[in-house]
Amino acid sequence: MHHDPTQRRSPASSTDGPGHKLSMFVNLFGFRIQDLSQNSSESGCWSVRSNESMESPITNLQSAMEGGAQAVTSPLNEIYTELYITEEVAGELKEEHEFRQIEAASRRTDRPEQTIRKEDFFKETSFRTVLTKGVAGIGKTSLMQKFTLDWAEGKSNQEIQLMFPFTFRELNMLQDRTLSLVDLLHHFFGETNEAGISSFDPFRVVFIFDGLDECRLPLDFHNNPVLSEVTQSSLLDVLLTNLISGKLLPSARIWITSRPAAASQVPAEFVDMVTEVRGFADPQKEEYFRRRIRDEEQANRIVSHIKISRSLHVMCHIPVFCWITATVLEDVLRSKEVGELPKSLTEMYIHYLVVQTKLKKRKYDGETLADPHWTEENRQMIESLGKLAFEQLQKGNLIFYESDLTKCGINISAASWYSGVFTQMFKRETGLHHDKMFSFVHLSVQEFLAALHVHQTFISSGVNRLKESQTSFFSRQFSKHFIKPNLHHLHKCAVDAALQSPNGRLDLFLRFLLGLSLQSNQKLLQGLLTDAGRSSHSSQETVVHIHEKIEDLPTEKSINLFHCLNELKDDSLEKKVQEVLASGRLQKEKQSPGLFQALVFILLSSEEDLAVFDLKKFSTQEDDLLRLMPTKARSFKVLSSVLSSEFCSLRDLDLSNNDLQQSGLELLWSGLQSPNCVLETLRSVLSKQTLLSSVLTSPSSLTELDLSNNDLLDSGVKLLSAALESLDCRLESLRLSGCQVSEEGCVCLDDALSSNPSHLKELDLSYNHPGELGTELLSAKREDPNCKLEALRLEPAGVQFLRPGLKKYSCELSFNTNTLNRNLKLSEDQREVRFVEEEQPYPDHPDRFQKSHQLLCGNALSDRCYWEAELTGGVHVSVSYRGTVRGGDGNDEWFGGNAQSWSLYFSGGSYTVWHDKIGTSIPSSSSSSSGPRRVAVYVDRPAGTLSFYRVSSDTLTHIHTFSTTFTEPLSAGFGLWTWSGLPVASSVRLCSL
Ligand SMILES: Nc1ncnc2c1ncn2[C@@H]1O[C@H](COP(=O)(O)OP(=O)(O)OP(=O)(O)O)[C@@H](O)[C@H]1O
Repeated sequence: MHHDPTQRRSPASSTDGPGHKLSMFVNLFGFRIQDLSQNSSESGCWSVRSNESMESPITNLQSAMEGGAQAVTSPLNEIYTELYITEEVAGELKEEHEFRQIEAASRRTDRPEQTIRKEDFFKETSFRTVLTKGVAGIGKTSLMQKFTLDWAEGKSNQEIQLMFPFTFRELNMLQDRTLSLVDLLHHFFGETNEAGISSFDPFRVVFIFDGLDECRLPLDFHNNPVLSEVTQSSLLDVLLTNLISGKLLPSARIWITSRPAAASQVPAEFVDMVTEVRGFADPQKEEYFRRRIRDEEQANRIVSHIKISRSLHVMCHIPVFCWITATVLEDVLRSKEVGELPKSLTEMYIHYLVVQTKLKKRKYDGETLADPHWTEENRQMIESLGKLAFEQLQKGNLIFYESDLTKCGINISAASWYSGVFTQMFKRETGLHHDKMFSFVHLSVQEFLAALHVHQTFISSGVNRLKESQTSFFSRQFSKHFIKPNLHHLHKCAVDAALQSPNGRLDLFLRFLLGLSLQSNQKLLQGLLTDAGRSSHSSQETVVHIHEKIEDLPTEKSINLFHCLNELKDDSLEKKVQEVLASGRLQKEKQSPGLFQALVFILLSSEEDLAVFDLKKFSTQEDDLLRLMPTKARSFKVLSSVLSSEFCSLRDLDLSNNDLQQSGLELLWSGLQSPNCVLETLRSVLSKQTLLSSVLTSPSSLTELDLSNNDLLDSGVKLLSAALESLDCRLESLRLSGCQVSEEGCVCLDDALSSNPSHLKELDLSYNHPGELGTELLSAKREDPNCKLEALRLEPAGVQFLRPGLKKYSCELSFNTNTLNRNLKLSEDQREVRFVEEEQPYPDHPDRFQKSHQLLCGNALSDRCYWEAELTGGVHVSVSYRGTVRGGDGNDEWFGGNAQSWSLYFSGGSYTVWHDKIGTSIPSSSSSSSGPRRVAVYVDRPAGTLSFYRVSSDTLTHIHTFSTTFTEPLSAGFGLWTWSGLPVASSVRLCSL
């Protein structure tokens, strides 16, 4: 937002705190100018413009025009909230829509993101030109002002001696003028003239050019003639291109700000550093509201409201949107009958419009708040502004000059009047030559009014402004008089147009347009939106159209459609995702890309619903994850983006059954290292500990790490211990259960705890072999009052746990002959059981399975148990409570057919998992064959997991994991089936490990 240099401060701000600061400024200013006139290059000094018609911009700097509106000013130092700024490699300037960029930016994580403080923009002395990009209203101008103010107040960058802030908006006015750099500076910064400065080389100078997107000069870097003398006159365009490219005054530093789409106007070769203002991160959003809203109770209410409303929370990255939200919510909370607070974007903007109209009535019409807001005059004003907004939006114009307005049928005096009364929506500014420039206070306000115009035109006349050229006069008249226009046609057309727009220019417009069709929203605009009854509309058709579109789109593009569904208050897709997440049966839904899009969206924007994402439940390997993410990006890239997204509040991630490959790990770690990552707990399988130790020693939010069942060995523990020693490591809980740690590893951990005793509270080393020394050392640490360690698990322990993989949990199973069904027969060595047609003469026993061809194993399973078996034919491999259902008609007795058992059924190469009569088939990548198949079972009773694997040449391929709570002792069991189609008799052989 670029401010009017002629703006006068409001009386309030010159009498209170800021007024005092002003006089300090003037004194300081006088003193420094004196220094400057003595040509002391030693002293810090600045130059500011003192054109007669203008107040010192430093004065302006002290008061921030909130929302870019002239009527509302606040002391900049009080209101300014730190912005999140990133630094990127120069040359990465892209053309993309602004709002889409802010969302996409948060998902860009190929390399760790570098943040930069505003104070450090000019620290790197070899960088001459810095380009700062950022979407509309993200805070570029505020940043530039705060930077200048901090410098002027002596707080930072004191090595800079002269700072010349310009806006392209005002430079536009001089585009036909021929002048030298000295003329330009004397013109804008009269003090330099008074001080007689006509050479700038001796000084450390920074030129700031704010708002490149508003530049109407051609900036023809490649064809403009070379200009190297500061006193040489030329057209302003030539002067600027030479100054920026370093041919003129090469010693000067240049800072340019721009919206992203316009940033490429400066060729990459002339830019040394690109920074991007990304707006407020989550803590700053809250800070902003607390700074702005003094009443603590009101601030609390607003902050918690924002946190639970997804769209609002996401949009509050943009400071100007925070300002709109604060304005609206303060007003709503102030009114006597506080109903529901606005939750969607459309609701917020409707309220904003209403607040502004009420303000106008109070100020100009002297009417009370209880009066109806929509007089004929107001209606007409909004109508003309809407028309202007839409027509200029179509052309991509955000700033309008007199001629632009005339073309849209608004005469200049009306426009000036509008900007005078709707001061916080429509702005008029005067350049040096008294040329008038207009803009909406924010692009989103323009988009909202444009949507209002398109909606209203369609309702009242049946004209679809998005398709105007195709609508004949006859059909217009016809629809006007005879047909009730169906809003769905307009919406369909808008959805398609928004999707076709290459830079997402119509994204927000579409959100507003759809939102305006809701009855509840129209009610808020009663009196402005006339004749709503003429439309026939059910948003259902639009919802269906959007669902269809989501199915075919990449994530980037579908995100806006999810926001649209939010505006339409349709949560069907989201509910479905939540259901699937709750059931843990994502596999079944593999066919619908839309569902996965929704999942990604929810991950990205979830505030409360999804603090724990148990990926373990859903997928087995990277391949499955790839299917999960329809963007074709590698799945962990997406996961990494999710973790580093400012929108993601994921705190607990369980990847323990995912076979992370090296690349997946690297991406995941880069996500973990992002400053946005709030992940606290990670359970993971990993093979590359070095990466992990770098995560632990760099500041990250991780406080709990569960690496259980990784073959870390003592060497891995050594690396981890080195990381733990670092005081930057804030880990409180470390689980290394079953990691093949022996005495040596324990000694390293003991050393780490001696160096950094104040963080780790919980250490789980069960299922390892600490030996006597390890046990002694670590137990002593728990007793040590200087060490924070409270919980230490060393049991079970033993040398058998040093076996690699899950085999360390091997248990020797034996068949329980009392349970053996009479159609089953054991081999002589009692290690194999097979189905036989002929009933065997086993004695009666209450534990014997009568109907089902099943048997249980004798021993109760210990807490962690692993076994392997070779299966032939059709076999259920099961884990069940020992008192599992027996007898009856046999319908519930089979393993997986009741709530007390869980099983994997294998037959001819395919698998189905069963529990309580619900079966889920698991596609198998290997070809079907009638030969024996070796499977492994691992059960962790306390953790409530039961996993099945396929074993081939000693490698395990995960098939499925049940996650549940086991409440009783467990037994292994097998069920052997037979039917005519089965080529071989079913059998099971217990494997020795
Ligand atoms: N750091 C900040 N702290 C507090 N408020 C801010 C901050 N940055 C921006 N704002 C608010 O947002 C409004 C818009 O910000 P600003 O004018 O700096 O954005 P901009 O990026 O220059 O936008 P544009 O590209 O539209 O010119 C400000 O008027 C102010 O109300």
